[in-house]
Amino acid sequence: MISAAIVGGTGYTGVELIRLLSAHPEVSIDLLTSRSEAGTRADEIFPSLRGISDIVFSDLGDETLDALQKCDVVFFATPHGVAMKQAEALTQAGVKVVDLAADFRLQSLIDFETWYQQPHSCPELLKSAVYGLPEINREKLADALVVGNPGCYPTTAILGLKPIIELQNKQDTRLIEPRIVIDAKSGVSGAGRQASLALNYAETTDNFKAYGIKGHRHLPEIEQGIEQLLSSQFKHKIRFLPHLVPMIRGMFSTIHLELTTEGCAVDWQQAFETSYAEEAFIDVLPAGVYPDTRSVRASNRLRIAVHQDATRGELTVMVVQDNLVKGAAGQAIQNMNVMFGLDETLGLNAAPIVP
Ligand SMILES: NC(=O)C1=CN([C@@H]2O[C@H](COP(=O)(O)OP(=O)(O)OC[C@H]3O[C@@H](n4cnc5c(N)ncnc54)[C@H](OP(=O)(O)O)[C@@H]3O)[C@@H](O)[C@H]2O)C=CC1
Ligand SMILES: CC(=O)N[C@@H](CCC(=O)OP(=O)(O)O)C(=O)O
Repeated sequence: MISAAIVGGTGYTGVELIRLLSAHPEVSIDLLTSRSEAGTRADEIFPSLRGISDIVFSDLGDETLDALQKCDVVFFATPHGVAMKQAEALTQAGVKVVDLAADFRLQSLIDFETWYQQPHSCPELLKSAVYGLPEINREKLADALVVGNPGCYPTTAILGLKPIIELQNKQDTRLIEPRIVIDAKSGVSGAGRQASLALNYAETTDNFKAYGIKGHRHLPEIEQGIEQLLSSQFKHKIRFLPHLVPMIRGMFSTIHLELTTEGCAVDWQQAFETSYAEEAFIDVLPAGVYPDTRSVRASNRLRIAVHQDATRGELTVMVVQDNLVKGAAGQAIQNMNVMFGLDETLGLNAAPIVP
């Protein structure tokens, strides 16, 4: 069995990790940390775990690191800036690290320090960290010691654009005009479990708003995904605009693209189906079928629809995922499966929940 620890088990991605890892046949959760709930059983805070897990939250203070070093893998389900303080000592002890926050996502230190407003405490380790998107980085993940699990919006944006950027590279021709508009919507759980005025019930229910209008920290991550991860030969100008919608889980990203003359000649439905034919978690919907967030709720699946209007030269890509699963905890486990040479789908095969 793989011995796993979760740092930050009282948050939404933390409890999602407990739920999913408890059903994983090759993993035992041996350590679960929380500073605020140390000594409490997890199923007292989350009755959903009754009969599933009897683990107790620990805050071992100065001894936490020693305890984490005894595990095979540590998941950090904590705010940005926590994992990077312990990752070096963990990897030196041979422990693998999957950070659900952004400490190991951006390769550019300037981008990290600008968008996350803190210095990076282990820039050397950052250089060897792998961006945790298995559908693109599977080979590198197999040898990774530290994985930066992607942000939820970038997962939808990068996977929604992958077939286009790859085909463009292959044909060595611009198939889309440089401007890409990503209009994305997230459920409120995307903002975490911490109480705040902006996230209280009366503010978020029966309401719908844009935010991050002047710039959001996921923009450089999406740009990095297109330029470095997908090695785009062509430059693009990305406009990314997130919205908060009155639902708990779920994310819907609509990507608006303008096709060049060469791009109009491509059968994009076919191109997407071919690109993702072998991917267990990516479902390209049949032509004329459009996704909804309910179709992926509580599952690690990401569903994509493609709408091509040759007369207008438009291509619209619609991507849905559960922000807490494929957008966070599920993807983290998918990464762990690859890092440990397991079947990538292990523990992640549950069907979505309807309604
Ligand atoms: N929610 C989502 O959809 C997604 C979230 N993420 C990222 O995953 C990470 C976790 O998110 P989420 O679960 O929503 O966050 P929450 O705010 O819900 O939970 C944060 C957790 O971290 C712990 N924590 C807070 N500060 C520290 C600290 N300084 N040291 C150790 N533990 C700490 C908290 O527990 P305690 O205070 O008890 O110690 C809590 O368990 C974040 O970085 C987030 O950006 C990524 C993708 C999607
Ligand atoms: C609805 C909502 O507030 N969402 C979060 C994104 C959550 C996430 O994936 O991002 P990080 O891990 O980069 O924080 C936000 O926009 O800040």
